[in-house]
Amino acid sequence: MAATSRGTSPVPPDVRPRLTVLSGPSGVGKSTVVAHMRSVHPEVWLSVSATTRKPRPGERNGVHYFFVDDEEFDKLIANGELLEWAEFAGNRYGTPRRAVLDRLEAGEPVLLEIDLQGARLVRQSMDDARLVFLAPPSWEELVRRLTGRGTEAPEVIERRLAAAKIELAAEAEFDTTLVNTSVEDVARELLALMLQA
Ligand SMILES: Nc1ncnc2c1ncn2[C@@H]1O[C@H](COP(=O)(O)OP(=O)(O)OP(=O)(O)O)[C@@H](O)[C@H]1O
Ligand SMILES: Nc1nc2c(ncn2[C@@H]2O[C@H](COP(=O)(O)O)[C@@H](O)[C@H]2O)c(=O)[nH]1
Repeated sequence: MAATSRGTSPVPPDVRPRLTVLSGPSGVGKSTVVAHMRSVHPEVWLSVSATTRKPRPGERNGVHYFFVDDEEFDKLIANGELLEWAEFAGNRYGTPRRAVLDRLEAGEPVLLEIDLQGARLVRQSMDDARLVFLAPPSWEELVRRLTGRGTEAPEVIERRLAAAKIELAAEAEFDTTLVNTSVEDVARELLALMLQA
């Protein structure tokens, strides 16, 4: 699998970069926050996941996800190529292992944007990972964002909202919570967390 962009590291010389996991309910704004952070700091490396989900309009293979079919996903699992994987709302998603380990070995901070199940698996296998929970300002606002995005059918929105209830109940498992009221503020706070020792 191809790597994504690299550039000048934002990491001060005395900081040991580590893995940061960003999780939170579907529609809370994880991708929006990360996209904003990377528009200001394009050098921040984000893992590109593999998924069996079909691309949404505008999503590009190798950029937003590696879009694979069930058979290819099975092979990634069987070959041990995934650091973690999970089934979420009817599709499978997984983090390619090699690219993440290469970046960490190179001393670069690494960001994963994954669901609760994946965050738990990362916690088990990488005990110095920092787990960040992105929370909505309210349940009503979460529903508004997920529905307003207009990318999912009503029954898929229902599945994602059911998962959201479970994810919100797990907030205490995370090291830090950021409330996504302002994309700019949260992106700044997330970058600061990524660069903390
Ligand atoms: N702070 C915010 N204020 C208002 N709207 C927001 C904010 N952050 C994100 N949004 C909007 O909420 C919607 C969902 O955002 P986004 O797709 O980034 O969520 P996500 O957490 O990545 O979802 P998923 O887990 O389903 O991929 C988008 O339409 C986005 O523009
Ligand atoms: N466990 C994993 N979860 C992942 C991964 N990549 C994305 N995700 C999460 O899946 C849901 C749905 O994403 P969507 O793009 O279909 O809206 C969301 O919570 C993502 O964070 C992964 O590699 N592993």
